[in-house]
Amino acid sequence: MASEQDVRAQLQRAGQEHLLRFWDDLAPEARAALLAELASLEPDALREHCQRASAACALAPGPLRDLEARLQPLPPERVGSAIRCDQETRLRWEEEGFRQIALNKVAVLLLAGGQGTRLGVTYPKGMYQVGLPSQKTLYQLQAERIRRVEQLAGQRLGTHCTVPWYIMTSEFTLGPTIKFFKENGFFHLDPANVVLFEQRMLPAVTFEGKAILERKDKVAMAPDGNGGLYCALADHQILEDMKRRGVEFVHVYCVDNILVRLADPAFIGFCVLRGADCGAKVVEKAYPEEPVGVVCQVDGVPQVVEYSEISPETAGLRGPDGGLLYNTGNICNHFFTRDFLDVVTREFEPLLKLHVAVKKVPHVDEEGNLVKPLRPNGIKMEKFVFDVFQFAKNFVAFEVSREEEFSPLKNADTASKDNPSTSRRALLAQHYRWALQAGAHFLDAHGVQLPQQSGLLPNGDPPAICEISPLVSYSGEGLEMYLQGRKLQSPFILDEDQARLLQSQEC
Ligand SMILES: CC(=O)N[C@H]1[C@@H](OP(=O)(O)OP(=O)(O)OC[C@H]2O[C@@H](n3ccc(=O)[nH]c3=O)[C@H](O)[C@@H]2O)O[C@H](CO)[C@@H](O)[C@@H]1O
Repeated sequence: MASEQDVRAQLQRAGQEHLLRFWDDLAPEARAALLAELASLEPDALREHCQRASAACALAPGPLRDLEARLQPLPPERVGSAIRCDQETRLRWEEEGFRQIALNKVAVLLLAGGQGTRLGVTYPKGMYQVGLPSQKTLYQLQAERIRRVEQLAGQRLGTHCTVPWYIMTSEFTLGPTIKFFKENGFFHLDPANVVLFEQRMLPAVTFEGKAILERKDKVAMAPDGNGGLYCALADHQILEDMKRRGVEFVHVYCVDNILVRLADPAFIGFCVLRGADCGAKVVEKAYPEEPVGVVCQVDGVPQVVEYSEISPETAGLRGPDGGLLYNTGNICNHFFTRDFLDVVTREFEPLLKLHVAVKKVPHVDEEGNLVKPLRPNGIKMEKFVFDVFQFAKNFVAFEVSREEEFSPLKNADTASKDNPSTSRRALLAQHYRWALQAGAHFLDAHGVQLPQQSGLLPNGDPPAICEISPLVSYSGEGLEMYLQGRKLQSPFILDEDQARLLQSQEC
């Protein structure tokens, strides 16, 4: 292990000697831990990182300058739509997607290294449960959708297939995520097909370019953004693992969308049939300030302009039809070929932009007391997963229905939007719609049949509570055999046992 003298000399060169200022107060184990941490932060890289962070932060924050003149909506030929296409086209995409899944060529990759600060929980967001009747967590819903899509693909093509689940975690989320999966028996997935790996961390830096001490013996570190994916893929030989399994197409998605369709056959099929190397699912933006990135072109090249980097004026521009000009909202669901990921990790990763996030970073003061700042005091640098779109040879976007596919859990219930209640309602409203479409009727608490209408109550709740297990239906398919003509008492949970029971009963 490096000696204190060596590390001190290195830190001096990097202008970061203050990181050892509590050395004399530390016990031997704490000293060893700090030395190990500091030695892993190479001095030249640390100096460069700190200088880069404070320089980037000194530039005016917020909307990127000159952006408006360089921005254009995506050309229509790059966009497919699951909403505006005919039935035959949609079926063709789905068929192709199922075919690739059945051939074991599709994997899903979850970005789960974020800290969930806005939601206000100390554990990984995937472990959150939004209060569904079944009490399922986001991770469980996702695991069950994987099992169901494997089953559907297998049935169609008469194979037994696997959709491996890659999960990118960070120092904050790896331990609790593994523990949670083990405690839950990997939700009946084969653990060999669930691959967890860890993204890198970067030091948080003051506005003056000094790395921050979170404790006397620990540097404040933060995950390097969801674009840390590309380094992490290389660090852990994940693409080699995919190659061994024969995976060619990867659906990358973020953890917090309760409606996410893992390995969505329509999306996969659309991208594959278009010969795309890179794709993004989008929904129509709900309102100009909605915190979603905009998938568009900058200087003629496909990119996402993040909500924090677009001016309110540009976000509010209207097109000839009166709709938002930049209306293609990024829902952090991406398609990549393994070949594209391979080129990105080998060639383009170093070119990815570092974005500045100004945050409240807990730290120790000069006396060594812990301070929880009330105002932002530090800079975290992050890469964004979508910043590789510019390197794609054939980028496509795929528009889907917000109601069916997007309800993100970002905030605590104290916020009015994108919170646990809105997520729960979105899922229950969807399942209520599916049940009605399958021919079910709902009874109220007194056994009186509710009017046959799918409108939601003023608070956004569906008129009856119905939760359908992903193991029974992935996207609303196959429900008639259980629900056609049934009178169901709310609340109603259609899980595998209930499905078997209904199938064995006359209606
Ligand atoms: C950079 C990015 O993709 N932004 C998108 C993200 O914004 P948003 O700002 O909501 O992004 P989040 O911070 O929620 O991160 C998105 C995903 O990346 C993961 N994560 C984040 C940081 C990190 O270091 N490691 C990591 O794995 C999170 O766990 C999460 O699954 O979702 C929105 C839709 O909901 C999109 O409109 C935004 O364009």
